[in-house]
Amino acid sequence: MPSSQPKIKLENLIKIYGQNPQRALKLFQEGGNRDNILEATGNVLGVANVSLSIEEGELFVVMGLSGSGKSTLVRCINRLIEPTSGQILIDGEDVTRVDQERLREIRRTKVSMVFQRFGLLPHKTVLENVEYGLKMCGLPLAERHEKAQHMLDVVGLHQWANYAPSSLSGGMQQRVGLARALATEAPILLMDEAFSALDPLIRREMQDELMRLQSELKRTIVFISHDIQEALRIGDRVAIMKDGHLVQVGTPEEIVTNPVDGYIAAFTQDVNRAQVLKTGSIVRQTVPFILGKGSARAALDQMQGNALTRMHVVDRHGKPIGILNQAELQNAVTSNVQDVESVMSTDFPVVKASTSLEEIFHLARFGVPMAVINRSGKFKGVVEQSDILASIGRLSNDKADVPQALSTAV
Ligand SMILES: Nc1ncnc2c1ncn2[C@@H]1O[C@H](COP(=O)(O)OP(=O)(O)OP(=O)(O)O)[C@@H](O)[C@H]1O
Repeated sequence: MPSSQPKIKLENLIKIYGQNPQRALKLFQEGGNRDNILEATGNVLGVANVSLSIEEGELFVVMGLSGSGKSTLVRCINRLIEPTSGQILIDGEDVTRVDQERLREIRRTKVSMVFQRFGLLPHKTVLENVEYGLKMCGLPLAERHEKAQHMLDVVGLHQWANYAPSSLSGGMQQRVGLARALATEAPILLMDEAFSALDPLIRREMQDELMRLQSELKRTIVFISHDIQEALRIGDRVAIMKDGHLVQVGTPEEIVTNPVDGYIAAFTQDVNRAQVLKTGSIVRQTVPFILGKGSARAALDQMQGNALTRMHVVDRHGKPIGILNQAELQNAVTSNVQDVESVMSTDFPVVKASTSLEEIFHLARFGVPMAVINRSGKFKGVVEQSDILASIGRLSNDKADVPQALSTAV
């Protein structure tokens, strides 16, 4: 049953490394930063008062440069690293307060960790490696076998089940590691730079694989990455860290279109906006004409009333089925045509709100407004070529970037 409480909630999480964390903590509470705390105490501020919530089923990416505190933050979730202060709630249970036995149980049944190289056991077969996590969970052999086989099927490696990991390429080994992680029932997966050792092509493949599996299996995944492109590509939401602090948390679109400061803006300036932005974010809401709710005259009145030159027509369920052109409609009405269906064209592109702008770009060449639909296929509004071009231009409020002669047109 879906619950309204977050799957993971961090409250005022602080981690200080070193001999005298309490003194360092006091300095931090008095306004100290990483540099002066290190200078005064020799302690390192790993995570600086981070609060955030991760929802069930989210693929949540923690992103930042080396040393920003990503690994520390994520390892605090299963207490591989003990936090200095703050709360960590998993399904509402504060894991900072549980005893060692309960902690082991949580690690076995709730939170599974995937490391960078996946750590396959070289003397076991591919199948045994995938089974390994299930053995740890105490599953009987036959069941383990079946689950592991299924996961190998899912990642397309079932024919390699009885080989040693060393007979597989690096990318295939990573897929085995992913299968092993996903085969366990653990509802939460912590993935630390899981794909960073891969070459770009395989890396992209693995990202796709992870997103595909996630949409099927609906785990809660916390994924560490130092690569902004990767973070924005795969994350439902992304948290960006700097010097132990959380600078911004948001959807990829929020981060790209609304960076909270210059640091985030600089981070995202080379990002391919067309890939990150979704059609739904630039849709222009317009009122469509509902077929059967009036004559061609009524359609023309609606169009003129809304100052539209084109208007989509939807069926009774709100599904777009046609598009009207004002000049043609005017001619039809003048010639006494009543039937809207005979005037509308059915030749127009339909795109989902969740599709990236990159994927709809080619449709702009038809020169007809695209009908944007929501998940249930209902008309949400329109997107035109000019909307796409305007939105993928660099974020810039600075008119100085624009040559003088063009500035009036911008
Ligand atoms: N065991 C430790 N003892 C002392 N300082 C540590 C320890 N582990 C991490 N740190 C420091 O804490 C800070 C955050 O480190 P952390 O490993 O969490 O960053 P990160 O963003 O994951 O970096 P990377 O991408 O390089 O793994 C760094 O300044 C690091 O030097």
